[in-house]
Amino acid sequence: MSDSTFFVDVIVPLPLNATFTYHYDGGRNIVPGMRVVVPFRNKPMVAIVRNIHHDCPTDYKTKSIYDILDLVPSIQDSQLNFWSWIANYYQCCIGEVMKAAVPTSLRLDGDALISVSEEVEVETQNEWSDKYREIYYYALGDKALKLSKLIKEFGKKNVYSIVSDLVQQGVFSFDSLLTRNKQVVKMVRLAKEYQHERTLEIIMRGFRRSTIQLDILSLFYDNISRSGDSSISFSLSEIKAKYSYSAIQALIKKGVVEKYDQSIVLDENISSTTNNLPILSLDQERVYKEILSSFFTKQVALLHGVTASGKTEVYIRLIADCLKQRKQVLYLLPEIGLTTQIVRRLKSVFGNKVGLYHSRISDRQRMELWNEMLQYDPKVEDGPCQVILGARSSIFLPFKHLGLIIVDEEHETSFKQFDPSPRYNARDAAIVLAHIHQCKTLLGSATPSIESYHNALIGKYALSTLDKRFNDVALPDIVLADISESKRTKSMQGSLTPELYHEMKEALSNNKQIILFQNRRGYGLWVQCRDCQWTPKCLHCDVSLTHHKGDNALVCHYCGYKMYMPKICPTCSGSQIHDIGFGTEKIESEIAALFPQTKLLRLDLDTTKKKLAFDKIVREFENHEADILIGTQMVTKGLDFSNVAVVGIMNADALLNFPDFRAYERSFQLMLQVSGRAGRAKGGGKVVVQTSDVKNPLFMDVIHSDYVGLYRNQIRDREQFCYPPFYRMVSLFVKHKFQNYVDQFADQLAQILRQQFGNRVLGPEYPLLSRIQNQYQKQIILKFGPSDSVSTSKKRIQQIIQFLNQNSEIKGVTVVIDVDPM
Ligand SMILES: Nc1ncnc2c1ncn2[C@@H]1O[C@H](COP(=O)(O)OP(=O)(O)OP(=O)(O)O)[C@@H](O)[C@H]1O
Ligand SMILES: [Zn+2]
Repeated sequence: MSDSTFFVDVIVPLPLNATFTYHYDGGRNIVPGMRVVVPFRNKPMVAIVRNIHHDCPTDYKTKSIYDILDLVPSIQDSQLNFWSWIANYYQCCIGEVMKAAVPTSLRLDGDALISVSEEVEVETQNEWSDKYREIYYYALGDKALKLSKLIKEFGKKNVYSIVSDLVQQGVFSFDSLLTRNKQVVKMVRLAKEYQHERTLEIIMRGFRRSTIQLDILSLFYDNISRSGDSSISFSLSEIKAKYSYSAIQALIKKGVVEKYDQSIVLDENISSTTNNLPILSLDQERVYKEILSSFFTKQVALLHGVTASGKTEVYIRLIADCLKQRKQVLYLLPEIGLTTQIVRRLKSVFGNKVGLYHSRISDRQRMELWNEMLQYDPKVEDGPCQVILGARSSIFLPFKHLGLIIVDEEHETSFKQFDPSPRYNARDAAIVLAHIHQCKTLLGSATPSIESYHNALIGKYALSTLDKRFNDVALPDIVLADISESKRTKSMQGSLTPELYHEMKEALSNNKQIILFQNRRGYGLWVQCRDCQWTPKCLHCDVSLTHHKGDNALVCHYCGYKMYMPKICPTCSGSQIHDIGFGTEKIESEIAALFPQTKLLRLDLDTTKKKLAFDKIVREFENHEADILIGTQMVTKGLDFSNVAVVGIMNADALLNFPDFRAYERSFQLMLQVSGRAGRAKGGGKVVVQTSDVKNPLFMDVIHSDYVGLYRNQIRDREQFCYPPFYRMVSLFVKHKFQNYVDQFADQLAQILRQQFGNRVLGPEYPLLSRIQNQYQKQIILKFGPSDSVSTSKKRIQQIIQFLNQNSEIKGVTVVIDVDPM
């Protein structure tokens, strides 16, 4: 090796707890954050440079880097530091963080499906080298192509840089056809100068012999004469399928027809920039000023504002301030669904300065935003990199001049990623990210998490409160309806108590809208044979299957296992298999029967599987195209409908009976959030909470919308029973497909942990679900108090797991670590 040899430590996107060292003497410039191709376990793969040095490893012989893909780093230093923090805090591998953080189009994942997303004109192809052309044509001919196959075919040397280049140009993409086609549709229309019957007639005469081309033109002609719309367009794929690709291609070449992209992403069609900042109410103005001045002394502020108090307007004001200083803002939301309405509100003020980032936009769009952010210089230009609105993964974007992070609905548990690793909480990680960028974090909620509120009360965070709705609109009137009593007096209408039924009738007669909340989707909760009580269960998980009547199927909500709804009971041959309990689907059919004149919409996982379905349902309900919206948790958060007068919580008991120390907190949050959808614009909202447990003290806090009351009760329990925020938790899941392996291993693990940590160790116990997807699992929980060093303890836990994995006679057991479990 010569003097010009460098050693390069890289991160590979695998669950491995180390960086790996390679050498390089190719003379090109390498800096941390660049993507390089390295041989790893005899396969080439894209890795990220972490470190460059001259220390030759002594214990093994390094291999050489194959290729460098970047001229400038794709990952910034600040991001690498952030990755390290996540890996360390959440006890995962930095490679897992890399995998979660970087879009596939940049990682060039060898196992991801790659496809040609844009056919390239011959002229452009002529400028390519032979290798480019070969790879391109190979990809055109293979519908299920993986990068790894291209490597086998073309050798590892150049493939990566060529594919990387083609991906950057948009020729190749890693999006499934499904997602891509849903984003933009290739359309064809007549070129401007031919958009006229007369002109078209003339040119059609010149087409006598090429009949297919003539057929296509006739299609336009007929449509124009029928509809009079000369700018009529058709989707390219439709034309290709009906006629021929070469014919339409020829017409495009002749300039008669033109091709264009039509975006069907609703968000992009939003008319942009009005630049009118909201005029804040006095209360909002006060809070805005409080927050600004608190940022002089505090890193984090919590805005506790009741539902419809106009927290969003306060955020908008703070965002505007940041933009004035040419700084970026990250606006985090717990769920993609919520971005629908917020993005419209943000775009109406900030126009195309707003960028969207979440798992439902295509990988290519993610890469494009990433690249744009890397090159972005906020000092000189405007662009979609200034306000990023996104779900939790947007904390991984390459921010350059971050000025503020807003975490809206900060109490939401969906900020926490559970599977796969990294099991991070985006709210908590955001605070660290802000620290790295030396900027501030604003948390907002109508029902803050106990942890955040506690931090505010002890002075760690600043606290600002909006205790009235905007415009002095009254908070909704929340009443309880006793299901047991109504059942006893036989006055239930299906699953509606007379109270709820009455309120609904009245609302409908006043032309108002209604939201019904049920926390389970599907038809019934499960089915049972009347004769022998047989209940079908999932083959792979320890749960009963849920009936989905629309599909005539029984479905496992944990692994997706599906079977037909049997007509006859397989154990006793009885024919009376019936539904127990009710899910959203059953409520929908009941309500349709009770209120036959009304139009219903259902919002749950089943109705929103398609990409834009959520937006569509929300829009339809906003436009009052339906009177009643029935849904799961999806209807509870953040949505802003002005005409909703009544909210019904179908069964509050199902929420309360959850065996978790956060059950009360969550039930309260959920009930108050869903209640908050009622009477937002004019007041007079009514919320009916149906329960069989009217005496439950939690309902007193709910009825009075008394967050502080709830907090006081909860914080006492938390302290007494050693839960967060006083204690920190680490949860371990021991998993294997044999139950006795899990039992034995978990016992051994708990025993060693107890030697080390004593009574901080709880369990092992079977969690609520003892088997998921053929894996049995047992849980061990560790609790660390104020005087414990959590970071050393976490390291110790890792060592113990490693030790046991190596020394136990039981092999093949997985132990999943979840830090700060939710
Ligand atoms: N200063 C203002 N000027 C005009 N309209 C406002 C103002 N403040 C709030 N509103 C309107 O009041 C409604 C409720 O505000 P917003 O959605 O921001 O409340 P929120 O506090 O975020 O509620 P939630 O916690 O329920 O999401 C919105 O339709 C918003 O446009
Ligand atoms: Zn299952």
